[in-house]
Amino acid sequence: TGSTRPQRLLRAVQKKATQGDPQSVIATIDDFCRHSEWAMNVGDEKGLILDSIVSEVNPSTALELGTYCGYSTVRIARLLPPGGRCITLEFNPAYAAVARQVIAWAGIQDKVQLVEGPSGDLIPQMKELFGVQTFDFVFLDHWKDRYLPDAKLLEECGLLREGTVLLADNVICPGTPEYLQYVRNSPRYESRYFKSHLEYTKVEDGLEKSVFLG
Ligand SMILES: O=C(NCCCOCn1ccc2cnccc21)c1cc(-c2ccc(F)cc2)cc(O)c1O
Ligand SMILES: [Mg+2]
Repeated sequence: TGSTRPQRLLRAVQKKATQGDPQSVIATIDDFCRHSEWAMNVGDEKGLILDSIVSEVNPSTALELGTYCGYSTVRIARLLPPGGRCITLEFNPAYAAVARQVIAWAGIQDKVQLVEGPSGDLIPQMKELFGVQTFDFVFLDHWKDRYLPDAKLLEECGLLREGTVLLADNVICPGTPEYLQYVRNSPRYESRYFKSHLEYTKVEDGLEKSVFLG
């Protein structure tokens, strides 16, 4: 019964990162994934694009679909304005357990609500469970075939407002063709592609930023 990759990533954070310092947690994970074991964090290159868009939106309420080890949760939450919060959904309890400890090590747990379960069940409960009216920012980074149904579900549940920004990871690799086709052709979105690379590799990937027009 050895350790898992997320557990080894957490061990590296607790050994090398400064407690309460989100930037050192981010740097430690990037170093671990680049030099020890690849892992499916959004990474440093796409992370800078994520940072710039989160800073531009300056969200009071952010939603992340796909926590994994909490790397992008920390990137988002460290940039939130005072009183801002990030709700992050994770399907895999083992990933969620690691993410809670990574988020706590970074010292930004007060800005984050990590919820375990499938997005299809949890999104319709956002208003009643968390008192959410609408989201200012949504980061899609979960099952790639759930991006489109969940974007539509967010619309149907009235969780998007005029100007809400959806940012989708992995639109090239592994790829989300149906989602891309939808946001790029729907009159209800203004969409733009940010070319980059799959985390810690030279393989092409990118982020799609889509503004909901109401
Ligand atoms: O698969 C990926 N992410 C998703 C994880 C499961 O998410 C499941 N999940 C998380 C909340 C949640 C809520 N409801 C349902 C499912 C829900 C993912 C994969 C790769 C990748 C690229 C190339 C490869 F050769 C191998 C892997 C890269 C990425 O950046 C990714 O994000
Ligand atoms: Mg991803």
